Amino acid sequence: MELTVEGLSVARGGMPVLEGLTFTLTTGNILILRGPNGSGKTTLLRTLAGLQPPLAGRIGLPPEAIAYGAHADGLKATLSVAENLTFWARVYGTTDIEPALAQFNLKGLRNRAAHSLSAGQKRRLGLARLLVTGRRFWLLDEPTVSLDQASVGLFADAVRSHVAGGGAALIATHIDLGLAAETLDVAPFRADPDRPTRTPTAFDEAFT
Ligand SMILES: Nc1ncnc2c1ncn2[C@@H]1O[C@H](COP(=O)(O)OP(=O)(O)OP(=O)(O)O)[C@@H](O)[C@H]1O
Repeated sequence: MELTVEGLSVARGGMPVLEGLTFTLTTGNILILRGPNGSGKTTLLRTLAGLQPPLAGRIGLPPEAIAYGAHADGLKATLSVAENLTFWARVYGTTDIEPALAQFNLKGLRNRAAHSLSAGQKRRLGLARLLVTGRRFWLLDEPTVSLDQASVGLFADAVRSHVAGGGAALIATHIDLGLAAETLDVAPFRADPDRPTRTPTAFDEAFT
């Protein structure tokens, strides 16, 4: 299975952000997205995840194959750590949350309400959700924000083992994760900001 992107153009708030992107990500591989602040990495990931339509081009992978890890952790505040994972496991039709708890060192926190976790613990729980999705393609936006060095290591290990098991990962990050990966710098694909699009792409922001 592969994610193929051909001639993709994406917009945010009615303004074109990136144009003419073409790349392929095959299972068993990691692609790191680089680019300065505001260059369009989040906009690209949102588009690939099916949260907004592209301006132009083709995305060759159904959104159902994708697990999207956004900036926000997306936790249910009043549910415990284990209940959060069980909730998402049911949504995605999987059952076993133990590997996800173990991978992100959450076993000792399993009965704690999500709202009572520290920022880094919340982020670990947000990332643990990836493991219960059962989805092959992980699209991750700055996944290591708030993580200490040990937790960054746990995350990198999770990505390595996901990819070794036939998954793939596309990760926007400003730090070196120590992963064997290709890099895609989006900077050369920046669109002309003076050429507004007429496609209404801002309407769906309230729902994502
Ligand atoms: N909600 C929004 N409405 C309108 N424009 C937005 C919105 N969010 C981001 N933008 C603009 O879209 C452009 C691309 O932003 P995007 O978040 O995709 O960049 P990024 O590469 O992910 O940045 P960062 O490294 O800071 O996370 C920027 O010019 C930004 O100001």
